[in-house]
Amino acid sequence: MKILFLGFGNVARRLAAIVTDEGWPSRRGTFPVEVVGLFTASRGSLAGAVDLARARAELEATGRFDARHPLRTDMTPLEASRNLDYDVLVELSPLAIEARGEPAVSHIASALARGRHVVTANKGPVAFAYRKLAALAETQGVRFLFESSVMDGAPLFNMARVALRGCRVEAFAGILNGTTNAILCHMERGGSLEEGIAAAQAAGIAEADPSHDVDGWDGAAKTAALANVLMEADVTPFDVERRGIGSVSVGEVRRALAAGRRLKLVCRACRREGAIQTSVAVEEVAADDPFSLVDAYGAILRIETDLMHPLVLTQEGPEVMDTAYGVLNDLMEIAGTAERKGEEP
Ligand SMILES: NC(=O)C1=CN([C@@H]2O[C@H](COP(=O)(O)OP(=O)(O)OC[C@H]3O[C@@H](n4cnc5c(N)ncnc54)[C@H](OP(=O)(O)O)[C@@H]3O)[C@@H](O)[C@H]2O)C=CC1
Ligand SMILES: N[C@@H](CC=O)C(=O)O
Repeated sequence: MKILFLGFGNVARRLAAIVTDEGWPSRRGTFPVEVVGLFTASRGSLAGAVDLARARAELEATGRFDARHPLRTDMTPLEASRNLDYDVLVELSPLAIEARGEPAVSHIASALARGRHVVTANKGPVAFAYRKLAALAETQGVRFLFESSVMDGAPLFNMARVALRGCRVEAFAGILNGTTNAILCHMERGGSLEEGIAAAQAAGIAEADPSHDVDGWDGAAKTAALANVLMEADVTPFDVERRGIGSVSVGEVRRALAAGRRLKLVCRACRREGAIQTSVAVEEVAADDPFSLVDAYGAILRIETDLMHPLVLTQEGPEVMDTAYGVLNDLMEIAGTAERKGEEP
């Protein structure tokens, strides 16, 4: 499988660590990986037959690709998506709110328009342009997969696609932003918002711009992405009613805790009178509510459908590895589909 990476940060480098590990070829469902390009915004980019393990080591050691690296290129990511020879675009650039998911949306669209598969963990394109990108993928007969964009690789979209066929999702509620959940837990212990942000940055979980976590934009993007994919909505993060945790004080968090309750940032969507209403807001959760058990970077999603009783998917303490695995699972899905059709990926 020839892969073009757009973005080589926390998630991409963890994925690189998995597929270059000596145990990789013996794992079930594996496939040979060839990397034809690695693009970053400010640390240099490579095009050609990239040695993934060496590229990762170089970036981790020096923070950039050496200007004399033989594969260094001045090509832009858009030019790469249009011109390089690859099977799958792995798009792992940061969430862009003000730019409405761009430039990732254009990079993905250009790959799909060329008949190339796309895998992303970036929720921006799903939140801002799901209908357009899914339609393009369908027309071109390729896959647009994004399992890691919500709940860090937990099999959420896979579950909905495979195991909820024919059900209509009527509503969902979830704790979907790990950074704010960990910050609220830290504040329960008397810590500050700033310390919580620093810890999430050190763990590689915070967004490149952590105000996107704190102000609820990441939650709004995940809410829009889920509503678009699971409920056939056509909303963007700007349509989601949103209140982040920026104005929540340690006193408020601790008062709730003393009363046996916890403050949580909850993402919601529901069908009401033909429309889909979406919100992200801080809620007080009772001690016997499963949402109250979600600690640190954990997540939970409760889905209501018309044919099944509510389902609850929980995830304990995901790390960047979980997100990298979700991307890998999408790649395996593409490799498996190609194998079943007797084609190269
Ligand atoms: N980290 C996590 O736990 C999770 C992350 N995600 C999502 O996955 C994506 C990647 O996350 P993560 O790896 O942590 O992010 P990082 O911020 O660590 O890395 C982002 C990478 O994208 C590069 N980049 C920025 N702009 C562009 C561009 N226009 N074209 C090509 N590359 C670009 C950056 O380059 P440079 O370093 O030069 O700026 C960097 O290499 C994000 O969308 C995030 O929301 C989803 C679930 C969990
Ligand atoms: N910043 C996000 C990372 C995953 O999407 C979070 O904190 O959940």
